[in-house]
Amino acid sequence: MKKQSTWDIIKRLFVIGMKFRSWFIVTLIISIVLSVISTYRPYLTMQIVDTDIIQLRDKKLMMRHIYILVALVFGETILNFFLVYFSNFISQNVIRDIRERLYHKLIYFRTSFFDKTAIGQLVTRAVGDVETIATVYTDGFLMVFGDILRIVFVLFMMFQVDVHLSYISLAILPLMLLITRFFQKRLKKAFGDERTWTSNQNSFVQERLAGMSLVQVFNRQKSEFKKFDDINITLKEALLKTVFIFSLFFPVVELISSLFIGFILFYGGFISITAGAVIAFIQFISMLIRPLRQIADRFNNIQRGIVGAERVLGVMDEDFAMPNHGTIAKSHFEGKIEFRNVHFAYDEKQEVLKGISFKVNPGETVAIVGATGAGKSTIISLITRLYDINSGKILLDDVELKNYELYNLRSHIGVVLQDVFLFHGSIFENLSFGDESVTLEKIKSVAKDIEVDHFIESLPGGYEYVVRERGSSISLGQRQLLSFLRAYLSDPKILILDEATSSIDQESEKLIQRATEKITKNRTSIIIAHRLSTIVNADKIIVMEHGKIVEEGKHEDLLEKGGYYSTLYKSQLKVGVAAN
Ligand SMILES: Nc1ncnc2c1ncn2[C@@H]1O[C@H](COP(=O)(O)OP(=O)(O)OP(=O)(O)O)[C@@H](O)[C@H]1O
Repeated sequence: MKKQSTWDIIKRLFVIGMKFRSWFIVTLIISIVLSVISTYRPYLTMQIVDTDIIQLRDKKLMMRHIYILVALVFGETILNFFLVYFSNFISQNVIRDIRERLYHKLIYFRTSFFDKTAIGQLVTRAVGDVETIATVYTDGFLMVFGDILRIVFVLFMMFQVDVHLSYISLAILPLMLLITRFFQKRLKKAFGDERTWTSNQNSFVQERLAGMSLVQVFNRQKSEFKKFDDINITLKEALLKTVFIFSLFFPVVELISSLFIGFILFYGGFISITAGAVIAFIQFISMLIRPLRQIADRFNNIQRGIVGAERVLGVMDEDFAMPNHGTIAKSHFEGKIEFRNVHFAYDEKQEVLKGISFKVNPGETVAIVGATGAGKSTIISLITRLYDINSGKILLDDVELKNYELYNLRSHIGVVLQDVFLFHGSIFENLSFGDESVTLEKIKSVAKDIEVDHFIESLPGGYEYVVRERGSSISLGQRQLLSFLRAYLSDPKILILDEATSSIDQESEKLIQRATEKITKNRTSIIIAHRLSTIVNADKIIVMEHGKIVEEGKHEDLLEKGGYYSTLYKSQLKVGVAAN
């Protein structure tokens, strides 16, 4: 991630905020009017005391001025409401915009990014960090501008009242700036640590909650709790560090302001000024100190927002999207697939596919078998271009994959992944998966086609049955059947089935087998098979070992050959017989 300076981040946030410039201008005008009103008030008070009461003893004039004063106070209250509301309105709109951009960016990131990044960390970025950016707008630009404006106006009015005292008051400005700067630097680091550990904790909790059954079955509650507690303690320490700096900052500022007011009053006593001027000056001093302290306080909040923004903008700056330079977009594919000496590695350390070559003719069903970790699922990820190959060629209808427009290419490929993922939502929502052209009627008829209608209708609510997160409320076999249906619905020209490794009950197994036969008909199909019984009829079987193809042929031929496949088949047969 490229390091950005605080100033760069502020500039970028300002540019993003400019999308709502008309609201900015309205809020700015309110802020200016407020500054004028609030600084005029002490001046008017001085006039009431010195002129109306002491000098002229004019009650009528005094009452008129008091009415104006009351009107000003009410006006200030109303304007303050709008100032806070509008600046929050802007900030909420801006962060909605940032959230949208971030999520949009993320959903186009390539799979390898998610391999390397902890999901909890991304959740912290997308939710927590974005939230803190809001403070840059609520406490930020407009408020700081308002505060500065108020300081300028207060100083101006002070000089109208008493030049001597005004000069003395000026000394508070550099002092406050120095203190703010001192704390600001320390706070930036503390906020950074705080966010890092929050994100670590989110990742940890997210992962453990997802894998809770594993933790419980292995009785690892104690050790997992210990790990959690370690992170928790570090997070607490990071948080306390920020609290410490804050707790020190406020009393120091308070102390300086009180000493200053005391000094100003003491000094004021030695030079002759009117009673009204003293009253006005006391108000001016607190009016000067409040925005100064608020600026310091706001800077702290802005600092937090900037740390959040640095992380969010960092992710947004990454260009992790899969390159999509292909221009060929087809409405129909023949479905011929060819791998030519394909080499691929997820990372530099280990080559997973070591020169794979094979062909699948249109309409054929090809099965890939082999030991676990041989590289079978990787082949699927390459056909769907979740990853790009290191060398060699993958051709679809004799054209290299990368020459096709990526999303057009994927729209012709249906995939049933090994680890079936269902989202929290109804069965209907999971099956249509955002495709508005998929109606309930269509789903029902397709489900009937591959004989999964009975199982869905037997669920409480049928197609409206709500699947819990990750599909945990329905069985593995049922999840696979739904996944079959999901792939079949899009009527893809190429179908890829990655069989789940875990065994399922015989009833589901039969259903899956029948469904497989139906959905592979008339389309190019690649089946990554773990149960060899499902692929005896395949047009071709590719046998893989350690990232290489070691055998290739029909079931009978491979059995006759008596090589790796026949050993694998016979051993599975034995297990099957034993199980029965
Ligand atoms: N996202 C990934 N990042 C890094 N390495 C990976 C990733 N996915 C798989 N691998 C590695 O690549 C190799 C091949 O994995 P692959 O999933 O293709 O095997 P497989 O033959 O499908 O295995 P199985 O039958 O268990 O599903 C394995 O060594 C695995 O550890």
